[in-house]
Amino acid sequence: MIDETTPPRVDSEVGPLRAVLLHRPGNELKRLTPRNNDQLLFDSIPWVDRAQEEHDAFAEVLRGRGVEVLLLADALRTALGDTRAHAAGVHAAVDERRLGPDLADSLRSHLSSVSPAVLAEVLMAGMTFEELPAAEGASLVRLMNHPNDFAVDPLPNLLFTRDSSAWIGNRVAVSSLTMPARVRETAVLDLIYAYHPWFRHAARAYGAHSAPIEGGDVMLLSPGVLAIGVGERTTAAGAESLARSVFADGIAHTVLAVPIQQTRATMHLDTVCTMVAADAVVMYPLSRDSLTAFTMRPTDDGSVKVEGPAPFLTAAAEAMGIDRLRVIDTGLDPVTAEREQWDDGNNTLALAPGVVVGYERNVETNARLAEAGIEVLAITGSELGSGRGGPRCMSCPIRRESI
Ligand SMILES: NC(=O)NCCC[C@H](N)C(=O)O
Repeated sequence: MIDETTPPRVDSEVGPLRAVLLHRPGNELKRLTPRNNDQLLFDSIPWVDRAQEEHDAFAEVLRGRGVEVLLLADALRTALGDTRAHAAGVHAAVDERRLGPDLADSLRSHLSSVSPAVLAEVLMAGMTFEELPAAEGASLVRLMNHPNDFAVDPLPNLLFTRDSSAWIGNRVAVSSLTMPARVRETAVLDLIYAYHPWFRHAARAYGAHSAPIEGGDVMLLSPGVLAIGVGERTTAAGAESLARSVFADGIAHTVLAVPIQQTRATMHLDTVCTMVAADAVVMYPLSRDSLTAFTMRPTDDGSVKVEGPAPFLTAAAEAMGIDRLRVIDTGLDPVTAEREQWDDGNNTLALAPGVVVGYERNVETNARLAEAGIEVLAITGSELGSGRGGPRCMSCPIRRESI
């Protein structure tokens, strides 16, 4: 049971984790084929049953450490129990530009009559033309599409709950996602945060989503200090908009914008760096030597002052008010480091200062963390990792204790 009486709040990356939003992979992963996996942002075709087992084990590790786990599908079904949410869910599922007016009308009227559970499944796993309700007459769109084409796209990347929303203090930022395969995730998270009873009173950061930001790029270095990766997913405009929003709400005093390489291997800041203690990160050595940061602070007249760039580690330590940020390197040698960075060795989820969850396959990185006194709770991720995301990507902290 989730304790819904304690309001959400997250001030850091490493404060003891108390509640988290996860998504147990479901039928949306069964939509992946060799023809669509690139477009749907998976590097191979996962074995779905095994991915679910791996995910269940991940959730159990968290529960075993006192973390309440809210599953996205449960939260969505609960939210869709509200008639306004149900109507908004139907609107989010039906894309008239794709279906044309006839098919869009008939799908709208069909979905309006289905249960919250069925609508939730359509929103997550999508629908093929073959699965559309039988309609009288022949729609041109139905005739001209292959039965296995998607009438409603599946959302296999819902698994990566980190990216679609992020809590900053007592506010939630629902992301504006960049890649076409993930854009509709915003509507799903919007429904959950607007209509699930736990979140109904939660204030929003960032407001109506405009310039792209993704939660994998947002890092709460310490209370009031954010780092935002700017690269393949989050744009400079997104970082500036989020900075303005958190300054205006008084939930941060410094935001670092950190340019990262625009490649798939480094799609988010948390693919090269995550925090493992209040003053320590695990970091890809190539990034350690090259990452820089622009520092943004609010001015008295309500605008934003930008300084830099400066080396990331220096700018971060200064903003956090500490002497230095300790760095634990990924891997052992450059080739191992590159392999383990690709396999999300940097993408750890902190359960408390000095306690992280990591993929077991990243043997060298985990050994280095252990040498540095960090406890690594190792999980299997052979199938989960096929979407290119690790424990941090697969979790959206909702409540952490202060450090
Ligand atoms: N924070 C993260 O790095 N998330 C991983 C997202 C993986 C997903 N397949 C994507 O390409 O968006």
